[in-house]
Amino acid sequence: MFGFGRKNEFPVEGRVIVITGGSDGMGRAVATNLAGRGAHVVVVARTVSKLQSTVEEMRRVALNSLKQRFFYISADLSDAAECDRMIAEVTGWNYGSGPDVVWCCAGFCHPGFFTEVPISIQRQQMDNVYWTAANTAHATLRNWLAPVPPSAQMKNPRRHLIFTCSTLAFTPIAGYGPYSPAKAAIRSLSDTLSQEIEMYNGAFTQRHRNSAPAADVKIHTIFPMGILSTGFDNEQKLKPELTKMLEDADKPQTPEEVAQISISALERGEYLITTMFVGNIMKGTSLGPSPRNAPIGDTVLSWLSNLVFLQVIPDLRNKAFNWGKTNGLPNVYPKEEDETPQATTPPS
Ligand SMILES: NC(=O)C1=CN([C@@H]2O[C@H](COP(=O)(O)OP(=O)(O)OC[C@H]3O[C@@H](n4cnc5c(N)ncnc54)[C@H](OP(=O)(O)O)[C@@H]3O)[C@@H](O)[C@H]2O)C=CC1
Ligand SMILES: CCCCCCCCCCCCCCCC(=O)[C@@H](N)CO
Repeated sequence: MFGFGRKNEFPVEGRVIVITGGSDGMGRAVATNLAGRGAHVVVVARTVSKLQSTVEEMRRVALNSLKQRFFYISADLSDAAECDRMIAEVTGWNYGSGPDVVWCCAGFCHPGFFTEVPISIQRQQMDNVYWTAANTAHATLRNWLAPVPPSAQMKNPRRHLIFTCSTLAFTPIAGYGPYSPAKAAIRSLSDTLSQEIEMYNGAFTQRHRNSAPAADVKIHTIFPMGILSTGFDNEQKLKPELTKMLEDADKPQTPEEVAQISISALERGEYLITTMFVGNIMKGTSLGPSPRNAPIGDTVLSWLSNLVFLQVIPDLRNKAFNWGKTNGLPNVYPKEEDETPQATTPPS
């Protein structure tokens, strides 16, 4: 699974794992996969009925149903206070210790051309995509990095904070303006934290001092392509035809596939994780200053990807230009929510 003779960098059996957005799509598939590997799982989202059905499913597939514990918390994670409450509740449920792994999957996409989507919806995208992740990270890291006495400083297993991004953080596609910037912001936060966390990990190596965190922490970010989920069905209804054409190279994966591939990559200890070949090429052209999974492999990947993208970048722009040339302007939607819808031809 993680290569012959190599250590599993992501052991989950008997560990306490929180999954935000764990009631549907990829998050639910991650939750049931980890339940099948013996983890204690807490799923967090807003709608109670979907959370309850996920807990039932986890009980059904659990590796050791007598020992494993499952829990759900209903919370709107775009609210920072709700994230603090969520981490406090998990800590209470886990007999006073914080969780071992927190995996942020919450979020959904509202596609559309930038000028046609009301600004209020674009702010909601930032709230539900970026802030659900940043608030969760903030609450989690404040719990994990608080100094504890030497008796509470664990020798090993590391803790893991995992973000779920999108390959759209690597490559622009017209029609994702309300969404991609929020995912790009998650990538930037992940890169910043992956550096900042080293200070705390350094302090942890001095763990017999009075002030050290309870354990080492590792950051990871997953970059899926399309995922066949409830969220995907909703976004397809809003998606411009041009966008569907530009992302034609994407062959959406099932939530279960994405969960399995992501977990295998975590077991290999990867940092920026893609789930298929085209996603890997998109990552390669955009590696920038992010930490590499493998110095030589990633460098060769970035050289090849940069060559491929010499053709891909103008190709995407040409397709957009030709779309306009053939079809003219898209449907004109009201520019502000409080304006009455405008007809394309105003009455005389
Ligand atoms: N589907 C796709 O094609 C792709 C998706 N992604 C990303 O992967 C992740 C999973 O997507 P997908 O599988 O489509 O998920 P779904 O849309 O199927 O499910 C989203 C989950 O997030 C929860 N959620 C949404 N908003 C909030 C909120 N404010 N607070 C708490 N929970 C919330 C939902 O529950 P509830 O509504 O009850 O709160 C649900 O559990 C997302 O971050 C998405 O952006 C990345 C690439 C492609
Ligand atoms: C050989 C290399 C060629 C590269 C060509 C570039 C093709 C672009 C494909 C865009 C795919 C977008 C997937 C993410 C979707 C997403 O995040 C939303 N569905 C959100 O839910």
